[in-house]
Amino acid sequence: MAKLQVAIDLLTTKEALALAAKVAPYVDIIELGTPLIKNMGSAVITAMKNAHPDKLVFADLKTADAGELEADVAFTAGADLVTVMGAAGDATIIGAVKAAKAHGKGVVVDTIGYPDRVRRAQEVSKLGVEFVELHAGLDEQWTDGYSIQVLIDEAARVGVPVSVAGGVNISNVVAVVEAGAKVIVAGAAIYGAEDPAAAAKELREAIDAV
Ligand SMILES: O=C([C@H](O)CO)[C@H](O)[C@H](O)COP(=O)(O)O
Repeated sequence: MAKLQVAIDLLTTKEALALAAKVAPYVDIIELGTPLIKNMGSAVITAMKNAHPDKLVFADLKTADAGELEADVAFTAGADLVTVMGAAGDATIIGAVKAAKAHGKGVVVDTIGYPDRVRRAQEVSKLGVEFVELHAGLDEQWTDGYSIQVLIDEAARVGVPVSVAGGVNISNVVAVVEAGAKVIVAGAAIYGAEDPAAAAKELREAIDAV
């Protein structure tokens, strides 16, 4: 069954903990967004893991260099999963995987901005990563003509374990699951909703019904 990951793109630990408390019953993975980690530092990772020891805490570091060092910082703080950029060199990904193995944790490669996400996903999946994120970031989503259909099509043909992130919501989540994504990432559809718990519950139920 596909997992649901809430992406928390809020800016303070207080807001992030408040949101996580509302949606935790419906999600498997709690993602601390890159802007949140940049604003609050690794302390937000520790605070979230302490509050939700039963959830996977995903630190969206988007590491581009010093893979082992950055991953080690996040794992030591309590992260279960960290991201490394697909655009980074293989050595950076391999370094992060080394840190993950030392901590018994995992690495996710984020393909944001990469011209051929499918090819890079297939390449890096041989490096010991947990899964690859087929990702259209917020800026790409706000570009004229963007459609999540491109990620859905990629997920259907990639042939390696992937998550999909880039505007997942209740109207497209079933298509994302049916395309074969193992992890469904939803940010604005949850934290931007009037009732985040209800939005997360609705996504969870839609995923489980596929
Ligand atoms: O990773 C993300 C982005 O780079 C900002 O940190 C988002 O969390 C990811 O795109 C999911 O968010 P939504 O697209 O709003 O669902």
